[in-house]
Amino acid sequence: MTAQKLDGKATAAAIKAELTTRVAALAARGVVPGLGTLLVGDDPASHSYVAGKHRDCAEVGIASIREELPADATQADIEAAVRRLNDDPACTGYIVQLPLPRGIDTNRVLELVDPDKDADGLHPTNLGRLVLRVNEEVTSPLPCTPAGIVELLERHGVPLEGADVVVVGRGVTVGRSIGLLLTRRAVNATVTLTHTGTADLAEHTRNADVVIAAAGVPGVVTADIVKPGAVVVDVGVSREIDPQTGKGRIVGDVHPGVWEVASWVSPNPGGVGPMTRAMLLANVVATAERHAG
Ligand SMILES: Nc1nc(=O)c2c([nH]1)NC[C@@H]1CN(c3ccc(C(=O)N[C@@H](CCC(=O)O)C(=O)O)cc3)C=[N+]21
Repeated sequence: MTAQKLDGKATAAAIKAELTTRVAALAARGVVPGLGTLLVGDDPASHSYVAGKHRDCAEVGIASIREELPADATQADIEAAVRRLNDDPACTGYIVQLPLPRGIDTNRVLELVDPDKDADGLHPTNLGRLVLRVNEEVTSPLPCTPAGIVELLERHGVPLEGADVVVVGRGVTVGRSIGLLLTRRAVNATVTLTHTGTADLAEHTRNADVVIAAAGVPGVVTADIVKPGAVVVDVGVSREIDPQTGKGRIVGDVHPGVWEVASWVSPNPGGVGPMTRAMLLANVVATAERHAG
């Protein structure tokens, strides 16, 4: 038995098609959503992610606004760029591409972002809104990767009501925030957050209906620690050189052997990554719709 694929690429394409319709409806009312990106330095991976985001925007009819700063930009330079994006009426939502160069106070930069333009859903105000809205619909921007994971599971019919979900990894962008989405009354999953201080990881994962692997440790989730028939989501993005081809490749947190045990697995690439990008667009469109009234 081989697991079925949680197809992030196809699901993201479907979401983008839906967003294209919503963007066209906004355009008919004279509203054009604009996504801004602030990119500092010359990390090739960051450049490639940002380029992907602008390609996505072009696809659905969202305008692009780019701010680029050199690797030696100061805290003040970066904060000035954030203020420009806050003040630019053409920019309805934007992201500060992470990581910022060493020596920059990232939290200070992120707190300067206008919460109503926070396309990443990572501003403390929006994370706080998510904490506070247990029972009602969340109308503020959601963190993109967690929102993308929930959307990926729901669109494949994975039952979450009453499910035992184990999250591996306590990073801010995924591990620490995804439980806030999964434990809302509308979803009703039970969530365990594991991390490097967890005494016995396998004891938790072996009982899980859903494992979300977001540790950034290649292959940490192996077949022997997954319950037969469980659903496994691979969030980790590590890069290594393929010894066969000598080229770089992405390695996830899920060991390939898991496909023989699980019922559903998200491939990596082609799983969570494209969903993250789709949810970024969804945040920008939803914000523009709210502003349009
Ligand atoms: N402010 C901020 N917001 C982010 O959302 C953010 C960030 N900073 N910094 C870096 C991480 C990483 N991230 C990814 C997005 C898409 C793919 C993606 O689409 N990946 C493709 C493969 C792309 C490739 O081959 O390189 C896939 O999984 O199929 C991956 C990773 C967003 N991040």
